[in-house]
Amino acid sequence: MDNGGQWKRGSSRPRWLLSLLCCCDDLGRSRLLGAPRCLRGPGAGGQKLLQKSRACDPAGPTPSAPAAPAPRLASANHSAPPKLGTKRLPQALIVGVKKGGTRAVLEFIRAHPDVRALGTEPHFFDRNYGRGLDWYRY
Ligand SMILES: Nc1ncnc2c1ncn2[C@@H]1O[C@H](COP(=O)(O)OS(=O)(=O)O)[C@@H](OP(=O)(O)O)[C@H]1O
Repeated sequence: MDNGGQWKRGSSRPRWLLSLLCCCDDLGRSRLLGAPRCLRGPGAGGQKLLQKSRACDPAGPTPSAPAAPAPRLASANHSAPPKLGTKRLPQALIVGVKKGGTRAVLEFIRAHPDVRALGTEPHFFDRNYGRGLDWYRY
């Protein structure tokens, strides 16, 4: 199931990209883009894309003065963080045309610690709808 925090279902390259992620606050809007910050990190996915992002603060956080933790995002239908192993439907979708840059959007948002996202598009609505919502939950 888990591959460094990414879920993979199949390996085919889709014509339409549909990626899933959790990123909404109580108002149904993302707070991920509010405060600019350096997105580079050793474990971050989309390293190539992130390298094109804005330059990091050269000084950066020091071990004696760690950066403030990212704000916890409260979800609209859950008052507490999900238990490990809990499967639920996605709270947000990224929909876009092929070569529209949706992968870049996903990789930037995925860098947030409160976001859990699929590694590949599940194609639920166009190919796997018949599998039902239990299959769609992740
Ligand atoms: N910000 C920005 N500006 C310009 N171009 C950008 C940007 N972000 C992504 N890209 C380019 O978009 C291409 C990937 O788009 P997708 O993620 O939709 O690709 S895919 O359809 O899922 O394969 C891919 O282009 P190619 O390298 O030509 O494939 C990316 O380089």
